[in-house]
Amino acid sequence: MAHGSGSNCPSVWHKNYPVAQGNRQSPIDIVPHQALHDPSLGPVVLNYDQCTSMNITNNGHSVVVQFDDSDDRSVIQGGPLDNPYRLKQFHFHWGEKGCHGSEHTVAGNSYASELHLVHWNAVKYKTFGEAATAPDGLAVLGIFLETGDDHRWLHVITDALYMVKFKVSTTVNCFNPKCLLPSSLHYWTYLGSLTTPPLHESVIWIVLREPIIVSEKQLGKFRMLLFTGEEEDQRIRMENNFRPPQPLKGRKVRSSI
Ligand SMILES: COc1ccc(C[C@H]2SC(=O)NC2=O)c(OC)c1
Ligand SMILES: [Zn+2]
Repeated sequence: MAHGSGSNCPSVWHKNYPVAQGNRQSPIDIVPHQALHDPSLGPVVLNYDQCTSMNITNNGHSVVVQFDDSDDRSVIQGGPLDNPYRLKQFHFHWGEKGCHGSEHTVAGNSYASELHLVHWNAVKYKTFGEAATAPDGLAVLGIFLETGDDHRWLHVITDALYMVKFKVSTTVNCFNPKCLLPSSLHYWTYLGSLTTPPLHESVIWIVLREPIIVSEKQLGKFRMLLFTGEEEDQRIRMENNFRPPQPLKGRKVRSSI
């Protein structure tokens, strides 16, 4: 859970963002046996072929890699989506040790971290900001990270983290997030929300069942990031930047499996 001072603690968000207690909040606990297998759900298709990554930023909540979303070069489509959604950014959530740190849980079990690839519906909406407030505006692909061997491509990100220890941004060369996908694209999908304020209920969630494996050493590099800026005298390590599971409120989770 995002601990720490005042506003970045999930349990008080509802005071400024009443939607925090809404009917389609994220994350949730995914219970595989209660998920509805829906044969009409086709495969998720990721066309990340063009490399359009621009910068990596410590935004004080997470570390975010942002993409040029001025055209449909990098899109996700298929699965529960009615049209292609444009890749805007990806970021991570993690804990302070062991296997806590993911936002979604599976049958009550959490993973060490969770990667979110954020896409927006540029067919129906003119801007990301507009899409972020629409019920079908965003599609976030969630990928669990489990500790084990080194992930050979995650190095490109973790080796750059020292440059964004404080709340700063730096450019990255072409980084194609396709290399962060597990071998199986089997997924669960449900209607949910942003997991940090403003918590808009605008996300079609697609959570992959298979985690990717990263080393403890690579994860440790996320934990040396700071929530605070260089000018601040307090140095607060960036960890536990995850929201706990929220009530399902009658929603159905469908599975492609
Ligand atoms: C339009 O305002 C926002 C605010 C927050 C986030 C980040 C949230 S949403 C998610 O999946 N994980 C997170 O930490 C955002 O993401 C695109 C967009
Ligand atoms: Zn996220």
